[in-house]
Amino acid sequence: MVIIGDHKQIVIPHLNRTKHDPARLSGVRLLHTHLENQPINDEDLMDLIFLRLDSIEVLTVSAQGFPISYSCAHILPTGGKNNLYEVYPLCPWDKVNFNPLATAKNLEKELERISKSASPTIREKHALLISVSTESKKVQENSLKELEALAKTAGLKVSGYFIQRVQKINPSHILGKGKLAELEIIALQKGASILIFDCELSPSQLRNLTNITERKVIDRTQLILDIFAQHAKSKAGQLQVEMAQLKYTLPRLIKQNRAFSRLAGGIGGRGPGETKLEIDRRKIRERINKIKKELDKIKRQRQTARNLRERSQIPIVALVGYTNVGKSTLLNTLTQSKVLVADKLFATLDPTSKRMRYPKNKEIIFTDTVGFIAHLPNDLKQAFSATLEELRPANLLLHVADASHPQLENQINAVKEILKELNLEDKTTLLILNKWDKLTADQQQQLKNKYPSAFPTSALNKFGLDRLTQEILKKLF
Ligand SMILES: Nc1nc2c(ncn2[C@@H]2O[C@H](COP(=O)(O)OP(=O)(O)OP(=O)(O)O)[C@@H](O)[C@H]2O)c(=O)[nH]1
Ligand SMILES: [Mg+2]
Repeated sequence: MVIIGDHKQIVIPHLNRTKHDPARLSGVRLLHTHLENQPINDEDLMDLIFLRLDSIEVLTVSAQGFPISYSCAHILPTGGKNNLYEVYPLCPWDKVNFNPLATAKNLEKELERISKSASPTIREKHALLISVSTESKKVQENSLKELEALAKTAGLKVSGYFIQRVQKINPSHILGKGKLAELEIIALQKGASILIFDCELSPSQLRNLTNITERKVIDRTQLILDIFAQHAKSKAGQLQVEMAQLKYTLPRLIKQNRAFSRLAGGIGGRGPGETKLEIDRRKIRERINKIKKELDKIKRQRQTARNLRERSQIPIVALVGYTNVGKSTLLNTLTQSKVLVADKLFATLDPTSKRMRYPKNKEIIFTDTVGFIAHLPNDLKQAFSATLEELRPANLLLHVADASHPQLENQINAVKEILKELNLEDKTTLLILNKWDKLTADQQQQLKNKYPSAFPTSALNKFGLDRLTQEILKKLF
């Protein structure tokens, strides 16, 4: 293909690639002219990397249009941080000794060796997790661990990490160009087709990043929305998720829909569906309004159900807590029922209530609900306000925590924070240290000292449940 530009720029059209494999070069060589006797510059190198070119080549020409000298560059598949590419110096054009085809072939072989066995279709699900933050490395690492659990829950495979501590987040691209180039090479080496940023990307950041890289760019919020979309079972749950997704995507719709069509495939685009994603903003707004009305209706119905329950005077105990701590398992053991339990984040989205009869004709309603997570996306918080309304009439909250989780304290604090936001912090609350069976005797002792009033339990082997039940009955009757 020949592209003609002017002295200032050439516009490279969207190349219809034959090779879409994230771990391979594009199969395209770009040979272009420099009007002055300038070697390969930074802009050329950025094109080399972000277009995954086999090589970028420069021919400098005289004022009369005759060739003078030649230079070229290619990426270094195994290069480290400061060694992303090999650049050959200018040399007279008739003395060139560079074999682009053979070089590309060797680079491909090297890439094949690094990314090993995974097939391109499997690589479509490979993600690189990226943390760019002013926080310490330790904090970033812990947050990435949670992001990894989220990614796995969403059905992705994590092929690598990229942690960058910065003084200030780059407002337009999150990272500077040089760092983005480094990131792109790592993604190439790891064969990652998805870049997941451990933060919320602003609409313009998302747009800018999507314009630079061919890889799919998503953020933590989108990932969580995606999981919610996968797990939503009830009509209300599905509507709530769709609403949050539409609200999130609305400002992120862009003119050419280029980034958008990319977002629409698979992860990050589940729920509203590709066809719906292509309808314009007006239609999305209409849809949001329609959902709002339906949700209001559901809210009223739930209110009626709640009123009935309240009138029945049966006390309500609500299980709250971080996601995956064992709330549903505990509900099941306490009430001998079979609510879905899974080693996944956000397995439960819909509130479930179970009635339990105790001796002396005492009855309790237990309510299980959606798990919490630190930095819960705002749109999701709003969307799930109806679900969280279920917590309001509760007479007692069981704050369930995973005692075996390395982030126990942070998770407890995150839950307290959210309860405060929901104005529920004044409710009588029992702290439950669940998964007690996973701890050593030493660890158990330490936690007993740290949380003297907490209730150690194991929802799996029923340890501590009698004592907990006694306490619940004492608090309620
Ligand atoms: N070892 C051990 N595992 C437990 C215990 N309680 C729950 N689990 C496991 O923890 C995982 C999560 O349990 P769930 O009951 O689904 O947790 P949840 O809090 O309802 O999670 P979400 O609904 O996703 O927020 C499952 O694999 C359970 O088998 C426990 O006391 N000990
Ligand atoms: Mg659950």
